[in-house]
Amino acid sequence: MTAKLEVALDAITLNNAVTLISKIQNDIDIIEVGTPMMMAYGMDAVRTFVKQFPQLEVLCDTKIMDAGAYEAQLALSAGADYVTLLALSDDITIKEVTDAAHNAGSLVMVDMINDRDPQRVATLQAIGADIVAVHTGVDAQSAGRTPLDDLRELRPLATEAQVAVAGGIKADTVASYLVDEPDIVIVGGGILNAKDPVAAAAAIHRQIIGGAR
Ligand SMILES: O=C([C@H](O)CO)[C@H](O)[C@H](O)COP(=O)(O)O
Repeated sequence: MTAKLEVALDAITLNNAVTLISKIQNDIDIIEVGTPMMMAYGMDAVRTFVKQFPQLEVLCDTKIMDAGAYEAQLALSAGADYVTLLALSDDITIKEVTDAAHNAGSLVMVDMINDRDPQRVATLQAIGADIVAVHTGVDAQSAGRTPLDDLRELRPLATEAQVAVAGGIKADTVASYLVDEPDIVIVGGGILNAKDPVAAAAAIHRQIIGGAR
């Protein structure tokens, strides 16, 4: 199966993001309204992408930690195909968000940022989480960390859930991640901050297609 490419729209204006997506839409599968963009524009950002790019999926990186059903519903009502929450959340919250997403015909991605406990993957799967995301945050990246070892360790444990990977992935490093066959590759700065974002998206997409399993 070919991995999906998700572009994370974090530090970019909504107008510039729409322009960028219109140029790279054939190279991506999922538009991520990044947490910073959600803070800046709220659910209008989700509505904008759902309306303007109906052929692509939209993920809202809500990073929910509590008040699961209520917060998930905000993004789901705006049309998000995926919502995210933190693996560190209470199991009750994980269940609430999962149920809310499934009732809306959407999926839930659980972000393992700062939580590498392998036992957690089994619990998340038992609750019904659709996707487990291995993630090295932007701040941790500045200390030289990458999600590569976490992906290698957690990939075999995800027997039911899909696996996503995020954290500083770029055109010249994506190949090393594809070895472990993630279902979703998430790229933010590797496209947005590239000298040529359109070329970077195309280069990453080419490698994903080339590495299809
Ligand atoms: O989720 C993210 C981060 O926590 C900021 O909200 C990023 O979208 C994610 O890390 C992908 O971005 P890059 O690491 O720049 O590829």
